[in-house]
Amino acid sequence: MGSTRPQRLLRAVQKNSTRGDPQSVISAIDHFCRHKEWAMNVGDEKGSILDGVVSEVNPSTALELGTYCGYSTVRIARLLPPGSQLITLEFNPAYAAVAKQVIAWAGLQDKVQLVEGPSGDLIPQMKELFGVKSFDLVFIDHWKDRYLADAQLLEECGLLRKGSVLLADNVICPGTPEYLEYVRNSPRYESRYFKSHLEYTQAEDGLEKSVFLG
Ligand SMILES: O=c1[nH]cnc2c(O)c(F)c(-c3ccc(F)cc3)cc12
Ligand SMILES: [Mg+2]
Repeated sequence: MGSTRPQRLLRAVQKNSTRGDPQSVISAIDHFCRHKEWAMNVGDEKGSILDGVVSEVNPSTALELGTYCGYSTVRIARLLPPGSQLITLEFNPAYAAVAKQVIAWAGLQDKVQLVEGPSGDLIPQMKELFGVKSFDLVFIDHWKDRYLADAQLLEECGLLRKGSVLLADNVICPGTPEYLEYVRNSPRYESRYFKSHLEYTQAEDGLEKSVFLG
């Protein structure tokens, strides 16, 4: 049985970064994806925009939809204040298994709850599973066809409060037209586009930051 790309990414992390040093884990993944094998991490350019939003929001409770190998999980968790929590949902068990090890290697396992399963089923359980009142920040980076449904589900479950921030990856490539149309035209959101590039390429992509107005 040959290795998978996530497994090769994990091996590159263990070989080329320092255990307990999140920045070295981020650099090792970016190097692997730029010079060895492209992978669908948010990447360094959009990652810097993500860092800025995380620092600005300074969330006590954050949610990530789509963990993949844990790259953005590490980017977010490394910036969280003590006592705060990041919950990350991943549908694919093979991705979740690798992400768990990447997050542990970075030394951030105490700040992160990784939950395997479909976001549509898990979001309604957030209050009972983790005692979440509402999310200060949600990073949406899973499957483009779930962005709109999951944003509306978060609203319906009372998991957003006045000022909650949604930050969505890939709004241009692969693209999430329905989601964009919703957050840009709904009176319940103040939305702004951060133009950037598809990770590790020169293609256009960007992040959409949408503040829930309550
Ligand atoms: O499915 C995805 N989930 C989350 N993030 C993604 C991403 O950042 C991508 F670039 C891409 C992507 C994949 C292939 C391409 F040719 C372009 C973008 C996909 C995802
Ligand atoms: Mg993405």
